Amino acid sequence: MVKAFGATTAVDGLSLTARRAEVFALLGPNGAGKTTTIEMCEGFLRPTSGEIRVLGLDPVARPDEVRRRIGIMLQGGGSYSGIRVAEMLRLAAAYNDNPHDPEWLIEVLGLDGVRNTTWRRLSGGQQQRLSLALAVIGRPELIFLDEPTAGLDAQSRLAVWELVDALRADGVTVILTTHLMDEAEALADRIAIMDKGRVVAEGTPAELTSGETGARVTFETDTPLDLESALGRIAGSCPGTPGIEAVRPLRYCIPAPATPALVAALADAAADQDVLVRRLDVDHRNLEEVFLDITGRSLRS
Ligand SMILES: Nc1ncnc2c1ncn2[C@@H]1O[C@H](COP(=O)(O)OP(=O)(O)OP(=O)(O)O)[C@@H](O)[C@H]1O
Repeated sequence: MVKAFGATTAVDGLSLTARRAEVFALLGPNGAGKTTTIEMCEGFLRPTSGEIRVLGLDPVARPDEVRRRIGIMLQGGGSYSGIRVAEMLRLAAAYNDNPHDPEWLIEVLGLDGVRNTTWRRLSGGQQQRLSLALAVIGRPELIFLDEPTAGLDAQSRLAVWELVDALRADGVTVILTTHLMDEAEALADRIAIMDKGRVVAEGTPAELTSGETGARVTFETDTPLDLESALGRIAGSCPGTPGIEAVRPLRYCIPAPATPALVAALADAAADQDVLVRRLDVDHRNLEEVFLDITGRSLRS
């Protein structure tokens, strides 16, 4: 599908399929076209060209039928301003034939302390969690979450992750957008990495991060490593080690297959310099590196 706003092409020939009962993440930097994509799927925006089917239905032609079966998390909305949290959830439950228990959602989303607080007095993060609860309460078959954890503190973020896991276990299809690669990696069964309105890579987290660029050892240290002397030390016990690359400050990569001897030599070389190896990954790129490899730019920019 394509979506143009005047001279800006927000979505530029995107093609995606999310399967039933999977958590599908659209990952991309700001302006990649994630929100526009989701809003077209929800029937709020009409594609300039292309075709969308949600649960087999065209969301622009049949918005009411589609919206009855999906959950939408409205940014900063979805509630009445004077109503209390528990009341709002009970009200929303009453509109549905087979709702989730409001008390369960209050508990998983950490809203117990504000159950009697009105919407307008909630913090931004609490409003966001209530919006999520409202999106979920009617047991939709499919739920769209646009940046569900943006602006949340670490604890609330974990609560949202747990809820997404519970939905998946329940057989709900979840489509979420994020620009947080750890979120996509932790939550998603499949990820589409978007840039400039297109999908630049798609697959399971394992497929995307194992990559075809071959074996490598990536590690992080607490202080900078002197690469030349470290390589000399490592090559002493592992001849043929091709080199050590600085990926970014305090993060390095040896583009060679991991062996027990290489890992031991690396730890020794760091210890010689009184440098602590904080993290070490074998044959595993994170999604940031995948994005950087494909686009030459950082996901965070
Ligand atoms: N209504 C609009 N009118 C004009 N341009 C728009 C409109 N909505 C989005 N755009 C543009 O389309 C592009 C994609 O925006 P979109 O919000 O879909 O990206 P995103 O990936 O969701 O980004 P973010 O992570 O910042 O939310 C951006 O360049 C944006 O400025």
